[in-house]
Amino acid sequence: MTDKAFQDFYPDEFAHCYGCGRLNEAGLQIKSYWDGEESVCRYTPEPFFTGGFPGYFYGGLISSLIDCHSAATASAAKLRADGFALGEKPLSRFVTASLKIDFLKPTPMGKIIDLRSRVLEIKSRKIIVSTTLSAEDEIRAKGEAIMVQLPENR
Ligand SMILES: CCCCCCCC(=O)SCCNC(=O)CCNC(=O)[C@H](O)C(C)(C)COP(=O)(O)OP(=O)(O)OC[C@H]1O[C@@H](n2cnc3c(N)ncnc32)[C@H](O)[C@@H]1OP(=O)(O)O
Repeated sequence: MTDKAFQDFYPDEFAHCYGCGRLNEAGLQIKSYWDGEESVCRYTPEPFFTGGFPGYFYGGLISSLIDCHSAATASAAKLRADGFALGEKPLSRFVTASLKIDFLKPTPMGKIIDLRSRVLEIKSRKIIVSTTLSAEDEIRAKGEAIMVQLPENR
């Protein structure tokens, strides 16, 4: 067991992503964890991440949160599928090949954002991840991401 997040196990060379890189000081530095078969991430938007009308969260950043949490989930799911626990070996890096977002309801600012992901499919280098983004116990957006594992030489 570890209380470290998936992103804490990215090798340094893959730890600079704006959304999830622990080495990007100006980035969001989101943190993702297992909760049984699901992965979870909690994030509270900074007040300046306002969307098209006051008091609501910017959709582009909603997409970023779903994207980066999905990428981390794919990496952790691959490790788990290969029979390893977090920390037993470095995580492989997955990048986004495709990302579809449905914005279901406006997302309020100043509230904790809950992201929950499930792996729908693992096929060789490709992992499909489904994610919900909730605030105040209501699902505000859903995403489906196709994540592809980078070859070792990239
Ligand atoms: C280096 C660290 C970067 C950190 C990034 C952090 C997370 C991000 O924000 S990623 C940024 C945005 N994403 C990118 O820049 C990725 C750019 N794209 C690429 O590099 C390539 O297209 C890449 C790696 C995704 C796929 O290329 P390649 O390795 O040639 O994959 P390929 O062998 O063709 O396909 C593998 C599987 O993925 C599927 N796939 C690939 N692209 C897509 C797509 N756009 N839509 C649906 N499926 C796709 C293929 O159909 C194939 O599936 P299957 O095995 O079932 O036939």
